Amino acid sequence: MSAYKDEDPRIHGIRTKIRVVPNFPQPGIMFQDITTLLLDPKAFKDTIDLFVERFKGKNISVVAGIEARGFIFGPPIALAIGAKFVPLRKPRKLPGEVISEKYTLEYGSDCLEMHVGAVKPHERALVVDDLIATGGTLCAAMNLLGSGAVEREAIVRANRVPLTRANVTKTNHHPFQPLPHTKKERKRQENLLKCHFH
Ligand SMILES: O=P(O)(O)OC[C@H]1O[C@H](OP(=O)(O)OP(=O)(O)O)[C@H](O)[C@@H]1O
Ligand SMILES: Nc1ncnc2[nH]cnc12
Repeated sequence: MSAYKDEDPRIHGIRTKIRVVPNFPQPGIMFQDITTLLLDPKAFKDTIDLFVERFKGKNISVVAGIEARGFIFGPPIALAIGAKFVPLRKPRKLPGEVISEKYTLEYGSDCLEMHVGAVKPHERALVVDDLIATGGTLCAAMNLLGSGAVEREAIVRANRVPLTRANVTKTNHHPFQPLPHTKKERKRQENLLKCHFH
């Protein structure tokens, strides 16, 4: 049963397939494991379909996937909305000229890189990853796309970590469109965005 009466029924199915592993990879972390979602073809397809329905026809020409789990959800969304796929990779994986962005994580720090020229000025990009925890990775992705002088468009999320004022603030003036969403969550998010942007 869906927790919200206005919620798309597919969202409940998706939620139940994400395994939560307490204290992994270290004490205090509630790890949201999407590998269990991938084992269920219907839930996996529903996840992709929800994102495609939301972003198709929105003039998005780039889907940027964040390594590693954005590489699972990003390509099927890109193909379905008719956009190119641009991998945002961990350091020293891309062979061409790159731009880099360092960031901090819930556990540790890391860096993302993108090939110079993969995204052209004025393209609209959708950033895809499996979840937002602190928002640090998303922020780095937005900065990479921004430094390529593209419009910053959106983020999707496929987990149940709540959107908090802290991670909205951390994403610093970037429009923020997570999924799954309900009317209640959308309202809360709009209010957070109003607080932050106006
Ligand atoms: O909001 P944040 O605090 O930045 O955390 C979210 C990021 O953390 C996870 O990736 P991780 O860095 O663990 O890499 P992996 O996908 O390669 O395991 C997740 O897939 C997001 O990319
Ligand atoms: N709580 C979490 N679950 C899964 N991956 C993560 N990456 C950072 N925080 C995470």
